[in-house]
Amino acid sequence: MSNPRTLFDKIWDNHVVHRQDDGTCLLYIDRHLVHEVTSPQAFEGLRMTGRKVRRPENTLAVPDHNVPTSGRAQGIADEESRIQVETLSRNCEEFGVQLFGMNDIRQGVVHIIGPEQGFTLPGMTIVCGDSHTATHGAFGSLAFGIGTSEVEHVLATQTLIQKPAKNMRITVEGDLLPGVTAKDMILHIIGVIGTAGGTGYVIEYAGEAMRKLSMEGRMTICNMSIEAGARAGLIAPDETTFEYIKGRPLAPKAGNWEQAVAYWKTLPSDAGAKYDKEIVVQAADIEPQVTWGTSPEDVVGISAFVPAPSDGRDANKKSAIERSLDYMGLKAGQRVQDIIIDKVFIGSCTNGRIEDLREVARIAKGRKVAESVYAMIVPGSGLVKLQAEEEGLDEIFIEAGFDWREPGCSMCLAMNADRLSPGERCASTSNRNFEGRQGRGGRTHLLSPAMAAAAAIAGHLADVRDYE
Ligand SMILES: CC(C)[C@H](C(=O)O)[C@@H](O)C(=O)O
Ligand code: SF4
Repeated sequence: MSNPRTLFDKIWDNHVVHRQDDGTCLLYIDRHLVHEVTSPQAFEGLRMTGRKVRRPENTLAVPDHNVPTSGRAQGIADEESRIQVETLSRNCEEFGVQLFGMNDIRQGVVHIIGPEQGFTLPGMTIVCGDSHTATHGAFGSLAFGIGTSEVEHVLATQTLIQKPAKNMRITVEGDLLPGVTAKDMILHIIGVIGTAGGTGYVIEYAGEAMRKLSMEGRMTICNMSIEAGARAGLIAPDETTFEYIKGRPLAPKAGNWEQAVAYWKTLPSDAGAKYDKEIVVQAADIEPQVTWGTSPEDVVGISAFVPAPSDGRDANKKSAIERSLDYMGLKAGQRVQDIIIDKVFIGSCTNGRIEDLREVARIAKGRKVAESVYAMIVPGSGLVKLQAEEEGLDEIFIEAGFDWREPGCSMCLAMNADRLSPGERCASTSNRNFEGRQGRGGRTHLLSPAMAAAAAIAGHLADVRDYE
């Protein structure tokens, strides 16, 4: 009998092309996703050295960060954004890479469209020049973000040089309480292990509460692994995974399907597989979460209070809390639910999927966005938008006073026209609350889609359980 292996070990071993004595490996890459921000110099590098894209059929490109979320017929007003999006189109045409252009119904945030198309499959190695590539780990695929020079390497060779990671398992035991979602789980986990807690590790998420999540929820969890410092996140594939993939445009068909599923079933970690680190969290300890500071680990339950610098575990953290409070315009000891908001952003690769929008609609139905709040909903892709409209969710949103927009990254990072003004405060379903992330001087509170909907209605951070 060979040694019991983890899901990570199995995928890794299956993709090693060459192993150096120090353990560094050349890995075969099954899928490469490309967006407009990190690809221009990579294509330029190929052009300058006269190389081609090695496997264009395994490469898929989409503009997402710089696209406008309204008035697309008029093109892109901002020149820098327009040039990036046009450059991607030109590069894809020249190198024979499939592109879902800005006006294609399949366009959307890169990490939403991969799974949606069945491009993301279990057991694969998947890369993209983007840190939230971790999202795809929800399918039991090894997915990580890479830099632009690595994008060029993968385009040219379909391989990547990587050092092996350590294995961490985070188990969430028991059932979630009412009103608690995947977003609350991952925010809570980051609060427990910290933004450096996953450094050097690939995190495999396990336990009853994880197994019960839909694929959408699992993607939300894996998406934010990077915010815990991890190289990637993983969840073992199971019936929920197969059910989600079946019938998608690029999924294995007919005879190949049974063969693929049979292989995917061999992937989950073997009994007795060794992890370098184990963390166990009780689902019952998690209440709806919200961040108060400028790091995703600055998170508390919605019934809590804003911490004081003296709550910091060491001098560094104490001064970080002080700086955060200052930037965020908050007072130590203030009730989190008393924090008044100006804007709400619902969308991003963390929470821009159909299930997220259904959650928002469930809370928003028959209610109104507070008069003092501007609330926008940006679906993760054109197909998510279409499905939401087929389900009549758009009518609920518009009726409630939400702005219903076109798909893209939008105010997750404010590379397009959607942004906060200095001092504005936003309840956001995205994944980063760094200073200036949603616009210079803007203040971000991360939370779940249902919590964002509740905040939009209340005009301040609110407990979704009061709105169920
Ligand atoms: C622009 C891109 C390189 C960046 C990333 O790598 O994550 C962005 O998607 C983000 O979320 O900050
Ligand atoms: S939605 Fe946000 S986190 Fe996701 S890829 Fe776009 S900018 Fe990055």
